[in-house]
Amino acid sequence: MGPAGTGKSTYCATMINHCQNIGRSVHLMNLDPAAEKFEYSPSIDIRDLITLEDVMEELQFGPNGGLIYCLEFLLNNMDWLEEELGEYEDDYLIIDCPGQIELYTHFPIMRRICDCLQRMHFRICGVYLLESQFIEDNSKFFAGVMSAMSAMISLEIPHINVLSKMDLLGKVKKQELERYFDPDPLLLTDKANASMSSRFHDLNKAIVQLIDDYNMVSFLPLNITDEDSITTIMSHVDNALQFEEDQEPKEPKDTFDVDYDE
Ligand SMILES: Nc1nc2c(ncn2[C@@H]2O[C@H](COP(=O)(O)OP(=O)(O)OP(=O)(O)O)[C@@H](O)[C@H]2O)c(=O)[nH]1
Ligand SMILES: [Mg+2]
Repeated sequence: MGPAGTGKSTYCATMINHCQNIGRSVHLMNLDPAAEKFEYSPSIDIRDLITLEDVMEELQFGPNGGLIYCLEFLLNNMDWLEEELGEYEDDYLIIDCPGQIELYTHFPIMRRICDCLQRMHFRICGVYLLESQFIEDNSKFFAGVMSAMSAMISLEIPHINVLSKMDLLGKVKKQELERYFDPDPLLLTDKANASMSSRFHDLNKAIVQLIDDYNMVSFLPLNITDEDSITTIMSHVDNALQFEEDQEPKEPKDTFDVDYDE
């Protein structure tokens, strides 16, 4: 999850590529009816049910209303999703979601999809991406964290925040950003207060307190060109899903059949 253009589809492709390199079976599920192309083709794809292009053309919706229409259409046809998911009930799925915050806060769309997955006994971990470049500015950081928090609260699933596009930052910026990985709430309040009128100081303090109470201040950096960064994020997700614990020990495969009658 995450705002438009934040790198959600790139995250999915990066993780799938990583899984393929380490021999883990993985499938992509696409929930974005406006998606145009994918590096890996999705095993489950909302566009097989409905596409934004058709809705805009046939019902004269704009792009945002059209997206909501598509996802409401999915909600009214959840048996389609359940049937598609049935084939993958023991698998690791990476779900590419649309970015519009309305889908998490104003309408219970993503919540209902999570409920459906949980009913089918899938374990879910939310991964929320924020672009590292936008976090130079404290007010953008607050806005980003608040949107991540509203997604977390509305979905009620284990949640991880990721700072995307770390490869685009220079060395100095990277060091500067490090303090955002696990920042001191007091420092954040002071920084925000320094750049805003005193009218907002109490509000800044309350927001930082709220963010801190929900344990939302920590971020994992994602540099898609750095294998260690990818592995770290994957192991946090595995931990949230208790993935390793759930793996059945694998039987060694027989290399030939023995015919006992002979
Ligand atoms: N250098 C670099 N570019 C990235 C990274 N992640 C995404 N991009 C670029 O940013 C643009 C948007 O990336 P997407 O992965 O399509 O973002 P998205 O969140 O799926 O976008 P929407 O589905 O449109 O909301 C593309 O041009 C990507 O190539 C990254 O980690 N590093
Ligand atoms: Mg995308």
